[in-house]
Amino acid sequence: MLPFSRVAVIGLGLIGSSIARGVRQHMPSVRVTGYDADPAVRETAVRIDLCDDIADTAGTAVIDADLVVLCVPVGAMGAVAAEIAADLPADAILSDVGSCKESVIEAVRAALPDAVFVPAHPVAGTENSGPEAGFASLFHHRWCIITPPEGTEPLAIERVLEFWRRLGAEVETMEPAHHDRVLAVTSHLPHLIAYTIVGTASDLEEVTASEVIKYSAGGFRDFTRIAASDPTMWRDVFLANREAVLDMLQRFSEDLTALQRAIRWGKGDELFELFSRTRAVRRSIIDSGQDDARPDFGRSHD
Ligand SMILES: NC(=O)c1ccc[n+]([C@@H]2O[C@H](COP(=O)([O-])OP(=O)(O)OC[C@H]3O[C@@H](n4cnc5c(N)ncnc54)[C@H](O)[C@@H]3O)[C@@H](O)[C@H]2O)c1
Ligand SMILES: O=C(O)C(=O)C[C@]1(C(=O)O)C=C[C@@H](O)C=C1
Repeated sequence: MLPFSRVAVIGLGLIGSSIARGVRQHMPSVRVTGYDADPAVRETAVRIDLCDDIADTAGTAVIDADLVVLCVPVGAMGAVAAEIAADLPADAILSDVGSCKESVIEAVRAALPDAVFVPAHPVAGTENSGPEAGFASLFHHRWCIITPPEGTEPLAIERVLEFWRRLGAEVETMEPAHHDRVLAVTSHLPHLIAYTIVGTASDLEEVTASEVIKYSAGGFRDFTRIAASDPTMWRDVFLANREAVLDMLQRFSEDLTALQRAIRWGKGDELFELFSRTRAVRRSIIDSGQDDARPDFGRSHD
């Protein structure tokens, strides 16, 4: 049996539009209503026939939904929760897709203390944003982490887990604080490093901008993909997951200083030992089947 029959998606960017497409592909009898604060996004959503209905307000989008998924930047979750407060049906399940969980839970709880809230985070994405960037297979074989606050009804959790399984994801539950620490090192810190290195290269006086573009064939090019990710989304993530990110950044800086010393003092064996360990990490990721969902890695879109 399908876990839901009327889904409202608030925020129709990369993730919201991928959910809408995924529902249409994998649960075609489910009605999808969408809403986005940006009128141009709503227009695009109508033009590309993303949902069964595009509402003019967040309230009308949720009025008869049995699942509402908030797909807006994490800094906007609290405001959107407040916007739907008067119209959210009492028996609807509320969820979200935010990249960090503790701050989102706090903001949503403050606006909707009585809602059945099952927070979720699909660990899948690309550097692109907007309604046309999404694709139905984005979540296939990728993790979706559910972080239900203590006391959440088990049936509500199970329905959200089943929703994500049907979108093709592997599911896992985790404590919100633990989620935020894990993602700080696996996702947030890598983005911070990419933003830094691309910024540093483009600031170097002795290397011209055209040289940076011309010779960005290997490592640097991979960093530029990550550093092209949405500025609003990532500003919000770093501000919302501040403590965990600062903690991981401290550890990273210490390790970087150790590497700096190894290079300065010609300690080749230390470099070799680290690079061998990191190569093994890459190989275990490939072996675990968590390969890349992005289109340029050869996986088909819809
Ligand atoms: N991009 C990724 O790789 C990725 C992966 C997993 C989770 N996430 C999370 O998903 C959420 C959405 O990210 P995205 O990549 O889809 O971003 P996006 O920029 O593609 O889309 C966000 C959409 O939300 C809309 N929006 C902003 N404020 C709003 C409001 N108050 N009311 C209604 N609509 C509003 C914007 O107009 C935009 O269309 C974020 O919380 C992000 O942390 C992103
Ligand atoms: O592949 C990418 O482009 C991503 O950045 C996806 C990515 C990640 O860091 O893994 C980004 C943010 C999310 O919250 C989840 C997934």
